[in-house]
Amino acid sequence: MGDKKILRLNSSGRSPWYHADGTVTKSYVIGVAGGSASGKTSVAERILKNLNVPWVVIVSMDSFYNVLSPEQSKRAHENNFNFDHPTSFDYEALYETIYKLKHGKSVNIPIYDFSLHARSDKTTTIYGANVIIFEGIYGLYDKKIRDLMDLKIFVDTDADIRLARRLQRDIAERGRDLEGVLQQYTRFVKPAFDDYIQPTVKHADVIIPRGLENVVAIDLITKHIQRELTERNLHFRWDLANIPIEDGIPPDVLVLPETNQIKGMHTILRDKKTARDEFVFYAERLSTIIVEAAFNLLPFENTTVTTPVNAEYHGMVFRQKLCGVSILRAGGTMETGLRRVHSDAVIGKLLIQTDPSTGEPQLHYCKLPADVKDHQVVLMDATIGTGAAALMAIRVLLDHDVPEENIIFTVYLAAPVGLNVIAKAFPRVKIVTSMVDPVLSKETLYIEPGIGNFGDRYFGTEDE
Ligand SMILES: Nc1ncnc2c1ncn2[C@@H]1O[C@H](COP(=O)(O)OP(=O)(O)O)[C@@H](O)[C@H]1O
Ligand SMILES: O=c1ccn([C@@H]2O[C@H](COP(=O)(O)O)[C@@H](O)[C@H]2O)c(=O)[nH]1
Repeated sequence: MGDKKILRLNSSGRSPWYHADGTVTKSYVIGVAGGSASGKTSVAERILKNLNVPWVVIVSMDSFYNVLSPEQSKRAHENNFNFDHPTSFDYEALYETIYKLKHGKSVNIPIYDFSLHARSDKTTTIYGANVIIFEGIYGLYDKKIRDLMDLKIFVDTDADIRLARRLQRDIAERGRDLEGVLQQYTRFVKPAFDDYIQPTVKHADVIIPRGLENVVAIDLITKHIQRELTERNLHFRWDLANIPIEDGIPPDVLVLPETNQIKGMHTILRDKKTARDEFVFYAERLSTIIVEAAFNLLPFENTTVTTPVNAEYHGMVFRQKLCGVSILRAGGTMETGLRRVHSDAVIGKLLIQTDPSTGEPQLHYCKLPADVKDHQVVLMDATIGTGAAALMAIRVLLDHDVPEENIIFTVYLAAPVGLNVIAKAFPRVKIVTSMVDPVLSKETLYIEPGIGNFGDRYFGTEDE
């Protein structure tokens, strides 16, 4: 009870938030400050609703209250602890969180429970916000945090209205009684507002008198943000044709030797007459070989074991954590191969689809293990054509702090253009493919001679 929910809107896919060279576009950060119950959260929610863009988030400063000692906690339950003094917050943690979010990183945010005066043991993970609204009574207090903001707002609501709303809210939602709220208000809330919070108004770019009721101010702010977002080109249009790239295969790409076996499997997989069960069998056989080759690039350690005849054998062992990440759907076809090679790999998923109206890849879903950064990652897809989906998938892993050199990208088939796009943006990512086809059609963006829609052929969802 009494915890503020972190609002996220991810209603549609996320367009690229990075440039073709792999570097990220910084998110737009809005700070909203004002007295308690002035309407900060309500204004923030309304701005996001009016903006109507996906992948936005509201982060509340409440999540960053300092952790209380047992003695402080006892006082808090007696309404005798000063939560309104500027020293009540952990500004370092706050700065780090907003900084990481602004730079596209994934963060874990504590959830605060006002009825317990403590962080709950749950956190919420936020990843991928194009617009971040950060709200709190001291939202504009800390200079380092202010410097991360693109727009600073102060919500200025009369003291009597704030008190009336606070009474109603704290009794209804935060487990308080009338006497307690009034005691806390006169002892701490009002003096802190007058002494510390009100003076931060001088840092605001915009002051909103009356909060949510001020439709005109909210409308002007929304339009300003929309203009800024357009200028920053957040709706990044994918245009690989403009990137100068070489035709050859980058030196660090591992292409499997063209043995009769590999060629034979490709012959079956590329033949449009191949039936589905045969397609699945050979896809899984080939994926096993590709993942085996990828495994050769992983860091193994020396080890010694004793054989059944009590002799020593000096061998090698892979001791690190391994995570397979499949780019859905087609990347899922490699999971069987991965499990055959390393049965206890954890599996993450990314759903990346092409927006038919813009031709851009869009991120729709991302599920990775919380500690993915500690894993060697085998990123799996069926093909690399333009490299657009691959670039997005690698960017997602880097945003989750996976080191670039710990990523191996595995595919059945690639076109030189895509290989070069990836190598240029992320030169330390290793790529393993079983074959390279020379042509990527400029009209259809299909690889030629190609292999068709691998996902549809594998999962049996081809059109008649
Ligand atoms: N313009 C308004 N009219 C009526 N109630 C409002 C208005 N703005 C906010 N409230 C209510 O007042 C309370 C405090 O608002 P909130 O936005 O949570 O303030 P803050 O985030 O500044 O503490 C909430 O219960 C909210 O629903
Ligand atoms: O444990 C707590 C923590 C904070 N408070 C009060 O909350 C407000 C800040 O939240 P708003 O949503 O901005 O009103 C602050 O004035 C503290 O007094 C609390 O009572 N208990």
